Amino acid sequence: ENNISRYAQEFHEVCKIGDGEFGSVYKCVNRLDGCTYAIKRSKKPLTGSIEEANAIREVCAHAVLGKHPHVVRYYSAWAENDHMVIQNEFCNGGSLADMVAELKKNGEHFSEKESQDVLVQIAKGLKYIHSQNLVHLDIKPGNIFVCKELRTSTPIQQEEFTRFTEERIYKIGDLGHVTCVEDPQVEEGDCRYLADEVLQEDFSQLPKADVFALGLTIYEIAGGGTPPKNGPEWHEIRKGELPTLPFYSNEFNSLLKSMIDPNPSIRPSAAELLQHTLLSSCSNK
Ligand SMILES: Cn1cc(CCO)c2c3c(c(-c4ccccc4Cl)cc21)C(=O)NC3=O
Repeated sequence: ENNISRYAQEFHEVCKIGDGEFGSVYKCVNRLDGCTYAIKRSKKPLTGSIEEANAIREVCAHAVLGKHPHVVRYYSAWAENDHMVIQNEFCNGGSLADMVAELKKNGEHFSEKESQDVLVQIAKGLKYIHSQNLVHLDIKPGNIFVCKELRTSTPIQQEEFTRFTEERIYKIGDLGHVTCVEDPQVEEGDCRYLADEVLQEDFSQLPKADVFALGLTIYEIAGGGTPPKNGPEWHEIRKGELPTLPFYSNEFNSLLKSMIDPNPSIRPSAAELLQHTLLSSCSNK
């Protein structure tokens, strides 16, 4: 194959925004359309390897999932000079994990209202993914990206200046573990958010494993702390034991408990979450 890099030709690399065993993510500006993108470059996986299967799954999932306000948008993917490249929508507000870390520094966490807003937005994204007979399987704060937009609020009376409100839109990203509900090729996601039935290789209700992971994700941003990776606390949670969040309402606490119920059938589906009275006020925005 030719050695000209499409990446170098078509994009101006602004800075690195992520690093991991998966590869590196850069904030880039497309030289032609002037728009900013998040581009992940990773070593081309060995033909026939699990990594290759994941890379193909990721791109196919993005292609199938097309455009949804709560799923990170995909633009293109290509192979070059022994690298895999995927060009996605750039979310300018970091990840939920970054926001939690920032708040934790000042001993703060998301308010109940903010947590409800995240829950509704991500439940909408999950409802869409599940409606396409797909499951994400790696829902966690680090895979939920934030788009911050400044909205001009219509001034009531003609003030001498326009008021701005910052609106946050949350989007599900990193589709590297996505698989179809029918013949699932399950690549387990982060074990801190992993439902026990998936660990036991029961793949009969995978959409409910996404709901489980979303429950622990909201618990974490609400101040519940990072879920354990293993040990007795990990098993406590899988028995449905979740310490009550002191600053949150009883309804919200019991909603989170239902999302992590040991029995996947008891957990609400993404669609049922959006019907929940507690959330209905902000879910039909
Ligand atoms: C580490 N990291 C930081 C960001 C920016 C947040 O302000 C980011 C993004 C993505 C991704 C990403 C995840 C998985 C696969 C491909 C990409 Cl581009 C990773 C990202 C992505 O798809 N869109 C992003 O904004």
